[in-house]
Amino acid sequence: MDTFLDRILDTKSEEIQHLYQQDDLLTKPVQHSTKPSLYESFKRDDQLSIIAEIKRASPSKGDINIGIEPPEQAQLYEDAGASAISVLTDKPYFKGSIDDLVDVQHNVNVPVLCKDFILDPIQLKRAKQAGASVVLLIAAALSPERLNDLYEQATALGLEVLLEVHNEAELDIALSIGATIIGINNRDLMTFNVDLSVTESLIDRIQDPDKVIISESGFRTKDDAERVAKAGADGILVGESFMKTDDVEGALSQLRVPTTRRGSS
Ligand SMILES: O=C(O)c1ccccc1NCC(=O)[C@H](O)[C@H](O)COP(=O)(O)O
Repeated sequence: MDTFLDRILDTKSEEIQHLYQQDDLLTKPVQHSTKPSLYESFKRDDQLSIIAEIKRASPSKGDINIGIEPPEQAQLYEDAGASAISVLTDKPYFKGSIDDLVDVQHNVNVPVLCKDFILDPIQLKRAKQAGASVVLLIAAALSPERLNDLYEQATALGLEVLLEVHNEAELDIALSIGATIIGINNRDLMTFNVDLSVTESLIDRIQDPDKVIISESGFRTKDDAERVAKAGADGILVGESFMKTDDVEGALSQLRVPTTRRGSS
């Protein structure tokens, strides 16, 4: 039986065909990003770095905050201390758009992540042209060969890659590719179940202290943040709880807990 992720990926394949019909995507030169490196800024931080997400809606929750103005929300995030902004650019399932990313990256100075289901190099080019400095690659959505190929093409375009995993097999692939920024998604993309223990159990397999590890999904409270910081995460990615609050600064600052360097006791 098809999972929801399979449905999303089918829709993406159709979208990719349309992208190949856009002349400007194929011919326009890519822009040089002026944003700082996500890897460097997360490594320097001794508190949990936060990627704050623009997320209007989602497959698991339906509408979350439909009326949001992405550039204003991103500015609020940056002012509150977010170290990077994630923009969901998928339209059918998350009600986002690539124009949201264009607007956001004009308004902030921190790295901007293009959060989409990237299956093809043309999506990397579109993200770069829109002004993204980081792209998401999801191990569950790609064969290991395709993942490696897209990883290399993204890097060649000057994009940083957040390589997302959810289980040991995917993590081993990410490590064999040499990914430097690894996202551990606490949300199972097949069932939508969210469990922070996914981060706690996978992080022990990452021995290299030079990796940046980002725990994704399901963060609401200071206790949640402390749990993954204690496990050794460098950062967290937060969407829904920031999109629903009237107090972005309070919600964000309570999650900026001290990190625990991996390898120290
Ligand atoms: O959020 C979903 O329902 C979802 C469903 C299928 C694929 C991906 C999905 N979310 C993408 C994300 O990874 C989250 O937007 C991100 O980690 C933030 O999560 P949260 O703080 O729980 O909104």
